[in-house]
Amino acid sequence: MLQTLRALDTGPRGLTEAEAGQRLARSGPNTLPTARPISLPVRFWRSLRDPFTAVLFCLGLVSAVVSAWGTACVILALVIVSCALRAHGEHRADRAGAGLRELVAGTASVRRRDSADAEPRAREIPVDDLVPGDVVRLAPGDLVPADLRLIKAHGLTVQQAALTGESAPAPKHPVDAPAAGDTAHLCFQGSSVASGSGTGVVVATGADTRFAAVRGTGRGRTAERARDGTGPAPLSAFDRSVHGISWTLIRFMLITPPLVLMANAALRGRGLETLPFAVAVAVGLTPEMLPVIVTTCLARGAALLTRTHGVIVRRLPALHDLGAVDVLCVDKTGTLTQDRPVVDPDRTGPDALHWAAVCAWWTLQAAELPHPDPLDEALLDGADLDRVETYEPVDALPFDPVRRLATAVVREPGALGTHLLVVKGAVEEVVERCAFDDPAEREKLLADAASAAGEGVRLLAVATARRPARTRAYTPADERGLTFHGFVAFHDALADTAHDAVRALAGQGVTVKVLTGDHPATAARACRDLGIDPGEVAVGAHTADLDAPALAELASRTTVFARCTPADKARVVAALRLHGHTVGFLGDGVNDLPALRAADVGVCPRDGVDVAREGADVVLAEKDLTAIGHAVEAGRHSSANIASYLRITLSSNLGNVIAMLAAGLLLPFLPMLPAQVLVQNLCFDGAQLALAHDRPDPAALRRPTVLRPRAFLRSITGFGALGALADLTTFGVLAWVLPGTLDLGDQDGFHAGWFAENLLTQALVMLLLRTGRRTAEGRAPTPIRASAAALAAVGILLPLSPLGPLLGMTGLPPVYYPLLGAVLALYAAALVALRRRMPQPQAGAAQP
Ligand SMILES: Nc1ncnc2c1ncn2[C@@H]1O[C@H](COP(=O)(O)OP(=O)(O)OP(=O)(O)O)[C@@H](O)[C@H]1O
Ligand SMILES: [Mg+2]
Repeated sequence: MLQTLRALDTGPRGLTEAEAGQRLARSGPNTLPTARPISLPVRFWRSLRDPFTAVLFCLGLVSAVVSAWGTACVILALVIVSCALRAHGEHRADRAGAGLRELVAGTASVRRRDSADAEPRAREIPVDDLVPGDVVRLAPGDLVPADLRLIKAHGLTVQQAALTGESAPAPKHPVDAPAAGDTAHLCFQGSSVASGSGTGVVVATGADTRFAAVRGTGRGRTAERARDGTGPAPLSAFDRSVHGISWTLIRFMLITPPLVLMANAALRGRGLETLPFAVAVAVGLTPEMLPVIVTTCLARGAALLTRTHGVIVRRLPALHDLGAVDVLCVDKTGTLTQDRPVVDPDRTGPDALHWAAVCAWWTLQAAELPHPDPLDEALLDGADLDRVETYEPVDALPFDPVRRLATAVVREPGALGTHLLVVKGAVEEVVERCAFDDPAEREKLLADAASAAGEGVRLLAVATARRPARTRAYTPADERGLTFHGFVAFHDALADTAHDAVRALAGQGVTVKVLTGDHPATAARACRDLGIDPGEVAVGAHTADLDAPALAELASRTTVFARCTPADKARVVAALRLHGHTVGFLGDGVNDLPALRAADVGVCPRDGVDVAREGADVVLAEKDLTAIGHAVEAGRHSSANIASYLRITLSSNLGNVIAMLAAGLLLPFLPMLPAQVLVQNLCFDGAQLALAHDRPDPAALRRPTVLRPRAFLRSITGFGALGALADLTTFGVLAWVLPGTLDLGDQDGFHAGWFAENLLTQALVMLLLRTGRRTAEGRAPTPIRASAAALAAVGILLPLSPLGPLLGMTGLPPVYYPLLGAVLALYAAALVALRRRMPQPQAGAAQP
């Protein structure tokens, strides 16, 4: 150990500020290289990996191979525009997010001296400023800020799943001469403190840490995701549906060109010259703006949430998941309650209070914890500290949420040969370790505790034991044969906004469940006070014995799980997901970390511990629980707009493609030239960007957003068929106003007529198929109306403009326009009628 300290040119008293400054200049800031912002070109490059973009790219290549340069260029332009828009959107969202992340970033607690002979002081510094040689203190809930070698530890366990993949916290303690490969004396950056405390010296920072090293490899990437909380977690309900729909489409896109080629070859005797057309038709089917719309909707929603409700979305897709959440699990303390407990003197014996305070104070001193937790703070506030301080510290086993116990070992004044163990913790745990003359006593105490807990107080039990003094360290095995001293009761008021928040969530179709470490009766009482019917309370330990389906069943009918360990909470969340629910978890403590990670969306209040905030997808920056309801609504808002976009695009594209294939076989020439197909596609895409600004129907915001691919595909097939019918009717009209069409007549006129009709129907579809709410005057929001109008104008005017001939179009006989108007009116009426009959696919009830 001394060697390590010497090699780092430091000591247990820490560095001086001046030394730290020099080292920082030499070693650089303690940030991971990959934590730096991603540049715009890199983002652009990454967005090329989207499956739609990849397929478009391939189609572009095929066009280039057969020298259809025009087609290839337009496809390339589509790809570039789509990727650039997306990269730009993500970049902006990220920059906005970076500022917010700073706001909730953690600090490290270091021991430094102002000068060489000054006393060391504990200071909180930004994690970036740590240097090798710094002496750092760790407390429960801290993120390990750099690679450390332990000098001291008390009951320290560290969650290092991000590095090793093992999910159980690993015990850590100083080792003088570690064996090769032994890591029990090392704490690595990227892990977090699950219980206990420790002091360590920084051995590596920034890019030199082990975490940075494994991030380069495959395992590292998993580690990075695990740390981000984006985990190897499966996709959320909404993303899964969008992916399902995307892949169905991609399959269609891939089979379309060969089908078109074969049909044209068989029926019209055309060869490879139809390839560019076939490719254009496939491109016409793609919703290539999907990634852009998704990014824009999410980024807009997130920015608005931050501005209006102080909700920070740390991982953009989590906003969708929030919209789909139908079960929200919450922990109790600090979430539903204020976590400002005060000792209730009527239900607390003076003896019990004294011993509980002795335990709290001397655990704090012996384990060098930087600050007490709220329960300990309340004990110290309520007790006579002068009396408490007369003892001397020997050892401590700090509170551990799995054991639910804390033990201080002290020496009583004057009692040289004996040590006194002072144990406090959850009633069941303490009582179980006490010795009673009459076994019935134990049952009676448990019953007393249950009835007190039923009044809504939180309870601790306190016990002591005298042991002969010894030098060997104390372990949990020593907490046996204790003498019971009584209970300490605490009041912890409900959070001001908890009631409103719970009611709002119920109105939104979100079921609230409580997963707590507290006593079943305390938990049930808190629920009742909040207007939630607790029903039959389940106990956490019970969950470990059930197989997955049984647990899933229990979890969906139970509202309160009490006495949960961190692992129990995660297990319940996982079981609910298995049962088909989309699960959010709201928690603020170290004991909530596994559940925050297991949930579809982890939410943490701003004053949660560092590691909970870091593991959460969404952080509530203000002390207002109703913000969750608003966040859920924002998620649904953005999901509804995306669903709206998909429905409009796909219905319209499908109709066009069917009509084009049919017309292609009836006509002796191509119904649209490849360039025309692509230009109309580009115009439609541009117009649809406005859909990100839509305001969805209130009905879509009342239930969790679930996009059911089957129902969805069925509805777009219906709308698509109707669109194809309109196109083919226009075909008939054109055949009538332009005689000779069916045998190589006025091709340019035909193209112009169809081009106009296509854009006009698309404008109609945009207005009529959006799910959105109308404004007070009964109209769509302005951006949508404006883009639909622009689209219609382009459709009518482009063929008449100088660009028309360049794209192979000419003017049309005036009689065409009124006829087209009539077709469009019929089409609009049919669309509205069909829409009334179709169920709303994305605003359905929660999944079974
Ligand atoms: N500092 C402490 N010392 C001793 N026992 C404690 C301490 N803090 C909590 N306990 C006991 O352990 C139990 C579980 O605590 P834990 O922190 O895991 O959950 P909680 O904070 O009560 O509930 P929640 O999970 O809803 O936040 C508590 O009910 C209490 O009985
Ligand atoms: Mg808690």
